[in-house]
Amino acid sequence: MVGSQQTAPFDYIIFGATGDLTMRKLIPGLYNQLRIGHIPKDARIIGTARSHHTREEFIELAHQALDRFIPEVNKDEAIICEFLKKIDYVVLDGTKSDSNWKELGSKLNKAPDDRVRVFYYSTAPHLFGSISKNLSEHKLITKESRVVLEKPIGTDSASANEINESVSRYFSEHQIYRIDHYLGKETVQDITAIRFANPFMGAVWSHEYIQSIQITAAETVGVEGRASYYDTSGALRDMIQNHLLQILSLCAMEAPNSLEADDVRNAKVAVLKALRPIKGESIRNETMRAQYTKGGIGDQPVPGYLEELGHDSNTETYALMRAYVDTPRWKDVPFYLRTLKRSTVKVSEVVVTFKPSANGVFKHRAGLNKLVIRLQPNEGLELFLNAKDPSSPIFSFQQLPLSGKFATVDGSPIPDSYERLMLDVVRDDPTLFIRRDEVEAAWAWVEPTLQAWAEDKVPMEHYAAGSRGPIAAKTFIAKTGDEWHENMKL
Ligand SMILES: NC(=O)C1=CN([C@@H]2O[C@H](COP(=O)(O)OP(=O)(O)OC[C@H]3O[C@@H](n4cnc5c(N)ncnc54)[C@H](OP(=O)(O)O)[C@@H]3O)[C@@H](O)[C@H]2O)C=CC1
Ligand SMILES: O=C1O[C@H](COP(=O)(O)O)[C@@H](O)[C@H](O)[C@H]1O
Repeated sequence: MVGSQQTAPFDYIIFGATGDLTMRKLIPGLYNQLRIGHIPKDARIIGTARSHHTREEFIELAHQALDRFIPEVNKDEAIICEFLKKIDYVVLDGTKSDSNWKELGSKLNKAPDDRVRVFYYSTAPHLFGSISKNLSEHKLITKESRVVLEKPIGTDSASANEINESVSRYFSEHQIYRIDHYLGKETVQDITAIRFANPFMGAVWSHEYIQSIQITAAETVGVEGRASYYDTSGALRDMIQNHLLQILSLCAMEAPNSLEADDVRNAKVAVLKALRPIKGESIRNETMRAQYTKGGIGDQPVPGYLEELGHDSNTETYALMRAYVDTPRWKDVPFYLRTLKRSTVKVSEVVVTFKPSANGVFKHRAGLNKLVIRLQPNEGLELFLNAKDPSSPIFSFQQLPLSGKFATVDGSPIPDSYERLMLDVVRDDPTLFIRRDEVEAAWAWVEPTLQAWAEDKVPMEHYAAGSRGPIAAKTFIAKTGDEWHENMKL
């Protein structure tokens, strides 16, 4: 099948090709894009890492990754075979100038100069600068080259700036693609669709009608094999600084002039810059952090975070912030940003709670209207409206959910976020990637909280693995007149 959205021919060069992300997301993502006809026949994928593998051995690793990580329904032996033929491997230490760059160069230079080259840095961010320098010294960066930077872009403003500087010495900003895989989730883009393609939604999308917005990313998993990274990061850096602030930006941005990359990114960065600073004494009131203790998920007992780590730690696995966007549209509307590991259920969602009706017609109080945009899993939306309880002769109310699923028109599975983003890079479309000023604005906003937490100025709460988070979170949200959305089953 040749899809109408097939890209131009390209070479995808993955640094960190033997790593977890490449095997779980990048290789399966590229396979699926080939399967649906978006990848042209002569595209090539060149993996690089320090580990010694022959091309055949690396292809075998990629084959195993496909076996493990693509859904059965998407497996097609002929296409798998075609995909594996596109793969090559070069043993290379990206940080060493005298490593095997010549071999990489001779493979790349077999293609014409104007062929799209994507360098995907799926390695630790402190390597980004030296890999870029080596690519430049070995004259491998062409006009049609792009570079993809994996998260985390730094651990604070200073380190983010350092990473950005070290890459931008060799690539210009329009060639740099900073990944936030949440932006690649098809359902995250539904926030834009719901807001701007439905005039009635646009009409009520402001402080005049909206009481608050809850943005939650809850996971049942713990830190898995990534404890050494996670323990130096924590939930605020890992999820709020990037993914949840991006979602907030999409919920709060003014209508962009168009869906062109810079129009959308200008609108988002304006939100990040309008976030009311949380600093000084307000950090204790406006933020909460917690760690999970032992508990259970389903019928599985789960150890506490410290037991999993095997040592003491001051790292939060739960983070909650109350944010305000100081623009006329969002006057005093709280946005609750919440994320946790070892939750009772996995769910990412946006819950918009509307203000009560002010018309005074009914004696009985009606519930608050809510719009729930469920990003994952069970992707879809629910709108809770008040309706008359038919068993009662008077106007007493029940909440009626109107719901729909975000299903694909042809019934195929919703594509994984990485695969769409990987080909957006080839298409030279940075709309769903983060611009440097966005990264910097996001760090600037979270930094005082990070510092206060590091100095223990906010107490560490606790919650049992398999629960909804710390009990104190109920009081936290009640202070601004809200309660957690119950249907979330958190
Ligand atoms: N895994 C995940 O789910 C996610 C990962 N990320 C980010 O993606 C990046 C990669 O993560 P992940 O795959 O988990 O990490 P891994 O530790 O699993 O993989 C790291 C990769 O980098 C290679 N590598 C290390 N040093 C060098 C070097 N000097 N030159 C060339 N290659 C090198 C390693 O291979 P070798 O040792 O053979 O050189 C390996 O292939 C990180 O920035 C991470 O934060 C972001 C979100 C989720
Ligand atoms: O970036 C990250 O995201 C994942 C959660 O992603 P999701 O698509 O499964 O919601 C999180 O587990 C990880 O810690 C974090 O680094």
